[in-house]
Amino acid sequence: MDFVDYPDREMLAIDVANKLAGELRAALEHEDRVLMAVPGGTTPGPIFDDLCAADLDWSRVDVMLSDERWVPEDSERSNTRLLRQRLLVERAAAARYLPLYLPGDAPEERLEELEANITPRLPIQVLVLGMGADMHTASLFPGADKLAEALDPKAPALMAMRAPGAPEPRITLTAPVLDGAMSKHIIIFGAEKREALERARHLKPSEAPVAAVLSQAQVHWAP
Ligand SMILES: O=C1O[C@H](COP(=O)(O)O)[C@@H](O)[C@H](O)[C@H]1O
Repeated sequence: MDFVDYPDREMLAIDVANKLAGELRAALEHEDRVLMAVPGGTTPGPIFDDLCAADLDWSRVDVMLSDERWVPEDSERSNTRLLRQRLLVERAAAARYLPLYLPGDAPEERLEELEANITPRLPIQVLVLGMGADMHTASLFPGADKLAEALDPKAPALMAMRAPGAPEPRITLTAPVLDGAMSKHIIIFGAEKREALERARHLKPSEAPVAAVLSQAQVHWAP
């Protein structure tokens, strides 16, 4: 794991957006299409604000979330909503979005369809993840009902997940798919998450799910 320390969140956003754009451009030089997966939540918005204006061939980029909350797109809790408002705009509006939510009462109802759309596009070339102070990443939460299955090297690409720390059902990319990404960036803000990440380095993924994706990841931190 490589740790990059920034003086503030704005500097982090500019630098990470530049790095992601560079990685996408480089991958587009030898691939017809490139897959980038990004997190939802409160952290990535400023990176999206910079990345959406990057000068690259977005029409050959597929964008998906690392995980989604099972709520309609117009909900304040929807990660898709964040993506549509702050990443899939300006130049990046030309990207193709691969959804992790379709209308339905529970993720299990639409899981097969969603997975059929994602699996042929794997592996992920460029991955960005967030992390909660509880050491969850994507929707791999400590104590989640299917965490052990999602950490299994033979896990399917996508799984439904429910966890005490998550107010709604989730759908998430599983550990082998996340860990298998060609380039991995983890974005964290604040002292509490920095301490949590330090703890996670010495714990098993079953206790600290983010530990499943730390190898060869670049962690970007700002106060
Ligand atoms: O619920 C989620 O949480 C994590 C971390 O979110 P943050 O608000 O603490 O940045 C996020 O990475 C994930 O995509 C999201 O669904």
